[in-house]
Amino acid sequence: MTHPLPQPLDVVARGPLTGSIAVPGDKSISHRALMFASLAVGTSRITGLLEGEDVLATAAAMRAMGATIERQDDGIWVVDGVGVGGLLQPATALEMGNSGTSTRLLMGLVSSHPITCTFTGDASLSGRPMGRVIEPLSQMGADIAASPGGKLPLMVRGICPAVPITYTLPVASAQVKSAILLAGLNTPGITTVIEPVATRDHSERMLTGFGAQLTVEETDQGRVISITGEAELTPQDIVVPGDPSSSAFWLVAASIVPGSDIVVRNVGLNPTRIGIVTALRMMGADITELDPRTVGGEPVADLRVRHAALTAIEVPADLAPSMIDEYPVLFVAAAFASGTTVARGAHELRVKESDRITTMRIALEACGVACEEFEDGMAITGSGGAAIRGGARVASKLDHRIAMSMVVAGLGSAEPITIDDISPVATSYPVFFRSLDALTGKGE
Ligand SMILES: O=C(O)C1=C[C@@H](OP(=O)(O)O)[C@@H](O)[C@H](O)C1
Ligand SMILES: C=C(OP(=O)(O)O)C(=O)O
Repeated sequence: MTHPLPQPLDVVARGPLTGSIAVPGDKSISHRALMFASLAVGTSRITGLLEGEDVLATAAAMRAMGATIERQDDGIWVVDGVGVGGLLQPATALEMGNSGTSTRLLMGLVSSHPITCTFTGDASLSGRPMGRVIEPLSQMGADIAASPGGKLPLMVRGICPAVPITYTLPVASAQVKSAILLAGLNTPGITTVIEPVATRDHSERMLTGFGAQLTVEETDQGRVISITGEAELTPQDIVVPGDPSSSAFWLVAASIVPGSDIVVRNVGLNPTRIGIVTALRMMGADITELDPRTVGGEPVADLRVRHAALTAIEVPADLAPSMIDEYPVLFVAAAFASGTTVARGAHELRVKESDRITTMRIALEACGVACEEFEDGMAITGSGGAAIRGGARVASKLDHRIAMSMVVAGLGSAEPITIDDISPVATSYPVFFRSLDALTGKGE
């Protein structure tokens, strides 16, 4: 999971994207499937699990805390859980790699168990704020010793019984919401999270599927989510739908490269995740949904995407929570649109795997795209559909979404773009380059 040497890559235009690929399992759902199955009593089976490094970090941590997790030859993951309250003291530190979701959700889980865990991560993760989960979990009684600034490495000393709380989220974050709900699983009484702005709801959907007593109420204050503690989870057979965040790279690539016409199969279309489809359609993207269906309790469809002339928009700030990981690739779409796209209200981008506003501004400017950085977003003046200049070396900053977004930019550049390190792509999309080859006629 550590990458001793950076892997640079030169990306050149490859012509139109054609054909069809299936997008791999959703990262958010994959993390949760492993965690909840590890807390059920009995055997769960997970089909379509994302086998990216972030999810494998979750699997390793759940094993270290007592769950039995195995991958069968047919690709199905089989999990024997320890039961809520049954997590064991791990023998060594939990190595979280690059994964914020693993770290924050597991900090929640550990907080209400009588165990002590040390969390470590790579240079990117060690720079990300954990105060947002330390605050509520400390209110529940966990004793958390963090590095300066509320960062990793940190140690969580859980408490049993923990104290149920009612907590209003100060930032729109599904990770903070989920950390509190997971702590609430083994806490007597009712733990309540109020989210003024709705964020991805996979925890709520899946905990309910595993048999937890969870209620969601829409109120004037926002969504009020309550979980009854000392829960018993029942093992499940889970099918993980494809990741809309991974599909976004193809939606943009096919939209900007003339002559493209592709089908991206198996795209999860949970309403809390599809801001990018809405934003691209506002820009004039040609995206049609084929064969809408339900997979694992989530709406799924295949998406046909054809090249289209994109027009700049003001990205509605209220789309931010439903497309928070897609801004880097949206900035690339904007670089090919006619006019100046303005995105604001996305301050959270500054605390992801990299500062995604500054990193993308520097990368796009190096490729000849005019950008203006704001505290909470960016303005990008596009090429009006023509190739951008490219011809630059850009830094991915240990950030998979930056690396993949700049690959997409390279597909529409006049001169090659060199990405200094594409190894982070393996955290969320290990078969990304295979799919790129398939869509550009190089065979899968
Ligand atoms: O709950 C999750 O699975 C995630 C929530 C989001 O983070 P925040 O909760 O920090 O917004 C998102 O950026 C991340 O990729 C996955
Ligand atoms: C922000 C992301 O993930 P995480 O917070 O889990 O590192 C992401 O995948 O874009």
